[in-house]
Amino acid sequence: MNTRASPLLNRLQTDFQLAIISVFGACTVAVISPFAAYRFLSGNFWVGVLDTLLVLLIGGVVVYAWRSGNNERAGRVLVLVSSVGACASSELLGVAGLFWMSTAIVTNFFLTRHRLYAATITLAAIIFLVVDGRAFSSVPQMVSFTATALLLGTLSYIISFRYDLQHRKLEQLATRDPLTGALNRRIMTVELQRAVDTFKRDVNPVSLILIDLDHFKQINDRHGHDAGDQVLVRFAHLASEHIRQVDRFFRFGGEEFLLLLPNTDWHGAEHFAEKLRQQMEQDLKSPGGRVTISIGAAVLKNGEDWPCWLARADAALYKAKSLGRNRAELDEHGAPHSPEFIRVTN
Ligand SMILES: Nc1nc2c(ncn2[C@@H]2O[C@H](COP(=O)(O)OP(=O)(O)OP(=O)(O)O)[C@@H](O)[C@H]2O)c(=O)[nH]1
Repeated sequence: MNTRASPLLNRLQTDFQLAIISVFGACTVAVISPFAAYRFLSGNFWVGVLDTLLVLLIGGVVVYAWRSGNNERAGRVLVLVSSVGACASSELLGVAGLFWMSTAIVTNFFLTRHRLYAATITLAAIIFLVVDGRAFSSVPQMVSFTATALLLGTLSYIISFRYDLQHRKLEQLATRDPLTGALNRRIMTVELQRAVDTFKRDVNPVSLILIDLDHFKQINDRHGHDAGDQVLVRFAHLASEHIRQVDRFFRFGGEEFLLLLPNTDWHGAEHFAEKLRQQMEQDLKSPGGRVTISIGAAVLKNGEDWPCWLARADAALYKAKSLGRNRAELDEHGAPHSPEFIRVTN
């Protein structure tokens, strides 16, 4: 297996917007580049310059999306670039340039999730061409263009809206645990890998918190499986209320859950784990009384892969269980007395 290619393919398969941006970039660069060469060779200097600029800009934005992960910003810039590019080529080439506008109208609604933004830019481009009028050789031609462009824009809007709706539903089904609504284990492995990759780039601390409900089997045995399910649902609800928007909450399996906390160091993880433990002790109940949780936490180390990171959180959880449950244990790495911490603070 090609180990260098698989992370790229993995990202393309799991990141829908990045895939659209990449396909758009690859296709437009492949199609416009020969045109740029042809324009220069046939003496059409300014159109050649415009095509070259478009190729460079589109290529640059695709690279930016891959490097930064900010697909939405990249998508919006591409909407702007392709709309302005289509207007400019219509001005320079007349009717022949107008054909590029159709491509821009359709792709605008798929490159960004903000359909209102796409609609505004598209409409502004159409209005500009009509008011300016230089691209058209007759009034009937201008009227036909306006009608077909508005029709194409409206249809693209509706199709992208329906597509987005279906995509969200499928994403929900594929990534969520149906009982608790927490993210499932399949997406967990993808996000842990992504967290490790991000850490290699920006080195902001990132923590894992592994949570296990104590004596959960007894709840099932004494009060039935449905009562056990209700406790899991309540736990997930309480935990979700206490996490930040950037945190990710997964059902690891059975009565075990995992929290991925970006920008969280050892102190942050310790504080959060203890707060969560206390809150569950106070608010989580089964028909038989209070339900407590045990927690194991670990901060990601330099050069570590996610299975090792998870194994350290698991070992800390095991320690919390063996020390009597209803407690939070943190792995040593990043702790105030650990060698790394002393090195950083000295
Ligand atoms: N109701 C319900 N029970 C589940 C679900 N998934 C796993 N379980 C049960 O969770 C129980 C887990 O039991 P154990 O692994 O022995 O753990 P425990 O009783 O919590 O004991 P400690 O973890 O050592 O405190 C098992 O009885 C599983 O059948 C679920 O979705 N719903």
